Amino acid sequence: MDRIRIVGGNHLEGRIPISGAKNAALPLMIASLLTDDTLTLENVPHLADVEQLIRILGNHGVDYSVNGRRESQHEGYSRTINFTARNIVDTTAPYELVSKMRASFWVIGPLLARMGEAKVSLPGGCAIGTRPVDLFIDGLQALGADIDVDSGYILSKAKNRLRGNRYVFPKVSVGATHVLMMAATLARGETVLENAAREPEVVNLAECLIAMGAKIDGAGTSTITIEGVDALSGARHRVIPDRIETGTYAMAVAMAGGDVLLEGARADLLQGALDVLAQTGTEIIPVNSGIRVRRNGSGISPVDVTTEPFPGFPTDLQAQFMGLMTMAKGKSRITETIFENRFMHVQELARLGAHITLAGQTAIVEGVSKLKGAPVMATDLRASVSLVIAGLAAEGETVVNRVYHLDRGFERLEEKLSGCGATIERLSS
Ligand SMILES: CC(=O)N[C@H]1[C@@H](OP(=O)(O)OP(=O)(O)OC[C@H]2O[C@@H](n3ccc(=O)[nH]c3=O)[C@H](O)[C@@H]2O)O[C@H](CO)[C@@H](O)[C@@H]1O
Ligand SMILES: C=C(OP(=O)(O)O)C(=O)O
Repeated sequence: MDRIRIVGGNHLEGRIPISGAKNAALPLMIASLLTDDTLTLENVPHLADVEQLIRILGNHGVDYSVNGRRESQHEGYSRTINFTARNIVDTTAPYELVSKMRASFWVIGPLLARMGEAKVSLPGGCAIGTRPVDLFIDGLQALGADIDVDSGYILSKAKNRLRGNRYVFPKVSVGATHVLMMAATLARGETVLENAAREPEVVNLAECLIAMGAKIDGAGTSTITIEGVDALSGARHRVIPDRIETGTYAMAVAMAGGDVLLEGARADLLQGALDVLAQTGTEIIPVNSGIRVRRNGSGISPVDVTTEPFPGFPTDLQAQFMGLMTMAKGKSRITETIFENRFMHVQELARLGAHITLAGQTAIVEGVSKLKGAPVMATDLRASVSLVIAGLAAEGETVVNRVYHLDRGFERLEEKLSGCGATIERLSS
């Protein structure tokens, strides 16, 4: 299994190109199931999760070609991919495929809306909490679906097409908002989703669906209105830059020190997190080509954060921010409100010399003046990258095991960081 070896202590100087967002690309790819025309997506990142979803969509009969050619091992930065679901050959998404990632469960919405049935295994994804699917079931039932749960599968049927309805999410859910919005585009009549997720990835999906002929208002606010149509067509649409990758590299610069241009990054996608970073003493300078991040000399000020749905501080940056706070000049409190088990990085950061105590859903971080490299291992994607960031600032060698987590969500991580002066390499074994 591959590992990442880092020798810490170098400042980061240069440019890092920001890739297309994993969490936007995945629902956009799934939207291709809603039409028999071709959906062309630009700026799709080359990631393990994208490759896995290509396999899942292929099982339903979706054909794809990369930049005009059909190939699965294209070694490039973010790509343009055509997806064509001319014939849906199978409405079952099996356990072997769906158990590997959360987003694959979302095929349930388009399959049910277009084919009137779907049998989808309960999903997998990062082990950061129980991650139930009750909101998907409630919401699809509100649109008239019959749903049974049997042997680990959700069996759903909509005999005479889904029917528009009002649905109030009891809790904000990104995935359930994606699914109900996609399903409602082909339902009969109007659907109103209240307390919907406002994340930029929801807006990116809505814009794509609108380009495909859907009638959607209000995406990006907590009330989304969808007027169902009889059919959707193909479209060409661009995946937004990855705000979590942007925030991660910004925190790496804040921690290691230096001056880096995050090329293609959009500050409006993560203003809450950038404001917090500025409070730590990091300079954040939006420029035409992206965001410049700089920290020279001055120490890191401690800042308390609480994770929240957008536009609050994202849970997907919590682990990285904790990494940064381990070297702050003083004490900070980091409270996780989205997932009940998203502190798996705490014990690994401790191996590098961090002082962190847990009190329920809050981590109290006592900053130390230096970290020391060590072998570490994480059990999820963002936790893994928090260890990479900490390793860049630590003295000596850090080896991060279980790199497959990083490959799910960070395109060419080692290349991007070594291009800015970091000593980082992949060890294949
Ligand atoms: C592929 C993708 O885009 N993943 C992101 C997505 O995950 P995902 O869409 O899975 O996260 P949700 O927004 O649905 O989860 C938010 C909270 O709602 C709960 N919940 C969700 C659905 C449900 O039916 N019942 C229920 O209780 C979850 O357990 C969690 O506590 O949004 C999360 C929150 O920003 C991010 O951390 C993930 O990176
Ligand atoms: C939690 C994440 O992914 P997933 O929802 O696919 O597990 C993530 O992207 O940080």
